[in-house]
Amino acid sequence: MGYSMQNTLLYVENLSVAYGEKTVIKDINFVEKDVIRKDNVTGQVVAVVGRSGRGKSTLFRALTGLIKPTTGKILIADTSTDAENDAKEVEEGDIGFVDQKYTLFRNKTVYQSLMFALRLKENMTKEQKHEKIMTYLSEWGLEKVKDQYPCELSGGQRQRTAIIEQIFCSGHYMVLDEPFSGLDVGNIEDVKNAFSLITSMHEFNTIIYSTHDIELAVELADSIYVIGYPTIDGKHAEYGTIVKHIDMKELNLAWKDFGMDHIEVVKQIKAVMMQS
Ligand SMILES: Nc1ncnc2c1ncn2[C@@H]1O[C@H](COP(=O)(O)OP(=O)(O)OP(=O)(O)O)[C@@H](O)[C@H]1O
Repeated sequence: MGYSMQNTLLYVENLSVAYGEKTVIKDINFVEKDVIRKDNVTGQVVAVVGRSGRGKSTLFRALTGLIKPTTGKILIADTSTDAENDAKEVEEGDIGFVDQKYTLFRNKTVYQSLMFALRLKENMTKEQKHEKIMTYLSEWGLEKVKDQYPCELSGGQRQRTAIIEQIFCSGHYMVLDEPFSGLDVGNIEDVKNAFSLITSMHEFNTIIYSTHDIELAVELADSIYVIGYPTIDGKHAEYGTIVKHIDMKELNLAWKDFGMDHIEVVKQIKAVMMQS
């Protein structure tokens, strides 16, 4: 394949997506590697920011295999084998996707939805599935609503159910489209806790999320991509691409409390966004 996947979790090359004649994103290239943090299990947290309509959701639909790219390829680590270099082209179902509406089955309770998400786990008994669901419900503060239907849940509860569902049915990767929008301060804390629960569970666990809250990108992510319209020959092109990448690990700002240096990065990102 011409690229060594060693320690690579996600490899995106020359990705473009068009709807009909209209190219929405183009020339998207990036690599996310597993960065080992001594004495810590550290999954990766990747934020995608950019002004409205620049193509964040479109990128996510391509990453999760929901739409077929016009050009390019997306590889993820093939964790079904032990070999370090194994990669596979992403297919629908490999990467969990929690969309902006946290879509759930209308006629299933929280418990029933989670049981359904585990339906293909043939190596688990019904009792083991029950145990697993009850553990998650307790860890994620959903025990009390376990027998309620989606219409009886708050936005935050619906979202957490959708996240657990995706953890149950996909592998190590999870894409979340604007997981913080429309949540109150308490629910925002819940999602932050959910992020740390996910990343502390497994070294390969990778969260990719979009947000319009740049502070929440800088606070939580260890890698940040800004999607915007590039300027070519002095003119704005009408497709989204990566206009800036900030590696918070390289800047020595990842996994640290939000401070003055983080505020500086927020300013930089906002300046880039204003121009793209
Ligand atoms: N199914 C579709 N068919 C045609 N055009 C689409 C489709 N989905 C999105 N678009 C267009 O693609 C562009 C990018 O949309 P996308 O939803 O990916 O942007 P975004 O960055 O996620 O925006 P926002 O921050 O507002 O959610 C927009 O111009 C949008 O109108």
